[in-house]
Amino acid sequence: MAVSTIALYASPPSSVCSTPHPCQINAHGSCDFDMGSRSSSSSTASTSQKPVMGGLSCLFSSPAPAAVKHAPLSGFSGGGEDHGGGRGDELNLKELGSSFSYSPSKFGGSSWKRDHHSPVSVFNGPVSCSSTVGSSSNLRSTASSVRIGGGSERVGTSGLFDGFVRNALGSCLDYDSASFKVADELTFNLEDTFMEGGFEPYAKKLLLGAQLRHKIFCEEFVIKAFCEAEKAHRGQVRASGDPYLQHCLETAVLLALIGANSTVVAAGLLHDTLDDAFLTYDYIFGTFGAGVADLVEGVSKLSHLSKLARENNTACKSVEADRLHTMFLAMADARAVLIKLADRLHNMMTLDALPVAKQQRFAKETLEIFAPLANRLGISSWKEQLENLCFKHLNPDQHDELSSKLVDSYDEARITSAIEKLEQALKDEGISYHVVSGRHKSLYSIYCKMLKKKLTIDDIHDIYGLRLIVDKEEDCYKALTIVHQLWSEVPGKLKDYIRRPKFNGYQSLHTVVMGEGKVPLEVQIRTKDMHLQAEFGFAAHWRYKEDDCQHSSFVLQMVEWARWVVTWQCEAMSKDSTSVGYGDSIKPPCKFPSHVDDCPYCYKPDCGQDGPVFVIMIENDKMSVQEFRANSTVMDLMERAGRASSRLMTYRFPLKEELRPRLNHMPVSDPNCKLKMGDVVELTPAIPDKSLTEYREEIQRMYDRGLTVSGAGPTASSMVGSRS
Ligand SMILES: Nc1nc2c(ncn2[C@@H]2O[C@H](COP(=O)(O)OP(=O)(O)OP(=O)(O)O)[C@@H](O)[C@H]2O)c(=O)[nH]1
Ligand SMILES: Nc1ncnc2c1ncn2[C@@H]1O[C@H](COP(=O)(O)OP(=O)(O)OP(=O)(O)O)[C@@H](O)[C@H]1O
Repeated sequence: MAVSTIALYASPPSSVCSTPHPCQINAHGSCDFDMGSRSSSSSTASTSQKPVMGGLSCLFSSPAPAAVKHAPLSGFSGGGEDHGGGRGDELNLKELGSSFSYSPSKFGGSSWKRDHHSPVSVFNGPVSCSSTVGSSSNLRSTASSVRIGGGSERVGTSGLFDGFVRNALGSCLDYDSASFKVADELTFNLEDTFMEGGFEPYAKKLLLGAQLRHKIFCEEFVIKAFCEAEKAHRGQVRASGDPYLQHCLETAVLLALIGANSTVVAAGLLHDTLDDAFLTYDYIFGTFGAGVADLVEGVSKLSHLSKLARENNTACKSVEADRLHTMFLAMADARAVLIKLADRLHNMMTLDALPVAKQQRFAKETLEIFAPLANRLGISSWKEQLENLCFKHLNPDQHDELSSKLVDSYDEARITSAIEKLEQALKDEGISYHVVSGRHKSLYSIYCKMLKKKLTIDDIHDIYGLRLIVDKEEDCYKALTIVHQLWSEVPGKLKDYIRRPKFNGYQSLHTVVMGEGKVPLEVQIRTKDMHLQAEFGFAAHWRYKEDDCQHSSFVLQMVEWARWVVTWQCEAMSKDSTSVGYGDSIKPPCKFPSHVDDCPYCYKPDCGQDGPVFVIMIENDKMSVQEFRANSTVMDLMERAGRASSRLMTYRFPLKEELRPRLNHMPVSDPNCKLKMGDVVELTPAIPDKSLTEYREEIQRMYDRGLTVSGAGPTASSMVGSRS
């Protein structure tokens, strides 16, 4: 099956509701409506307003998907007290504004409606929607609709990536159409729930708005999570005055739109309830099951580490930032990272309500930590949106200047029509292909390229880009001829990385042609084997974007695995992945979420258990990210701290005995306990610092005196005597 993709949606994807509703979906896929009561401090039940549920079923254009494996729902009605809003974590941004009328930059990932697309494109560019050949107006999500592997096909030299794709896409499908229900068909009565819960009308409106944007919000399990979040955050408002619940919902919507399943979406709704609403892990566990509880806990830990790093400006040091990226991915289920990214993306979208200094702090941390994480996970659309938003806050002048230069030249129709033209020509010539994708370079990516290569905007030739994936190497060259027949070639821009691969093994044909309106168009042509190398292998795009800096095999393996987890959890949710024909029989190679020791798909099977451990060390209120060998202990950390201390030099006796280590906020009873990825170790002096210093000075004096006494005999005695 041949497929074309473009980084925009020409029509709403099938799972996104398309019918107008009391709340209007705005041009950006978010929801504009009068919030009604914004005084979210009131918890009075509003029963006068009936929820607008009738007819929701007609809002979904797609047939129902197949079976949802829900976590247990027992205990739903318990707990969920009306907690106040005393949140401590800055990340929760009580002060943030509403995203409902958010109008992101026109450029880059956030600029066009891209609902429910795949975040990890095995065969696409970053974000895409697509059409089957010959009907490209009928756009649909397709990244995985290319037949991969198929048993006999082996990929690259090892077949490793073939296996990855097959296993990743064919597994973990717990989004199933048969059990999908629209809200008015729910087995529990939503109206009763709203009444019993004493919901504010705004909560109902929020839910309805989400249901219009994605059908997953009509699932019972997700609605229950919404209700729980509503109860937990009732009365909490953000700086803008918007209800805090809105942030939770928007985070969940972002996750739903990239195809996350109901467990992840529910955890997205509840992601702040541990820290900010005083729900307990046990309560979430009992109500929603371990899947959701573990994710919420994972997000909470990531939030704490992120806050620590932000307060200490840790990420400005590139080595420590790199360790943080690795730590975040290694310590938590990759899906928790996904939720944290969605949380941060929504916070960045609504940053305007914060004071400028805070905006900058968040933007800086986002650029240093979260955008690279999105890059590593292959979620290009989020990465682009995060980067563009950071760019806007950190370099507003450059941002405005560049966007004003580009505002007229951005034209999505140009990419669509170039794809159609190329597809038609390939068909006419009988060249089979897998996918044609297109993308518009993001504003921040253009800016970075200009800076890095000292170019002007006119020197950037890949603002518009097409990528063609074919089956065989010889077809790459045939397709290149066709491209050059369709559009005139820009001299000197042809690169044959197939015959002369890059040092990292990257293979592809690149050419630049003058497209429609005499605008340069970069075209990349490669086989699917080459493409898999370019996405997941040594030449992976995330590494290319990190300037191919040297990573340990541990990091490579870990990123690789995290990418596949995300692929399973999101891409496989899209209906197209089932149309690929991978049956339920294909299971992931290992137990989720990590490789087993002998997993044949492990990036480097021998490095799995021996990878380094990254630990946060807090000493004298300063945080650092330390790297230790596998199996290191708290004592190793204390010894390192002692060695690094200048006080040790002064006082000549080991400091470590004076340090009281706390591991993840608990006193350490056994210093030989092993360190784990993401552990936080605080080293505090046994007695307050000031008295400790005095105490040390006193000891030092005694020590010095003692030495003199013992070494000097009577003279010394008389000296001591004469002093007294
Ligand atoms: N995944 C991956 N993609 C690469 C790699 N090298 C190049 N690319 C892709 O190829 C595009 C252009 O690469 P080149 O043709 O070598 O261009 P260049 O000489 O670096 O600079 P420009 O022509 O200005 O883009 C990049 O924008 C990437 O999309 C790589 O190592 N891995
Ligand atoms: N010609 C193209 N067609 C389709 N997708 C592309 C094309 N070139 C790059 N991409 C994809 O677009 C996404 C964003 O890439 P981005 O524009 O930031 O960098 P790049 O073009 O790959 O690299 P550079 O900025 O160094 O030229 C990546 O997922 C990349 O693989």
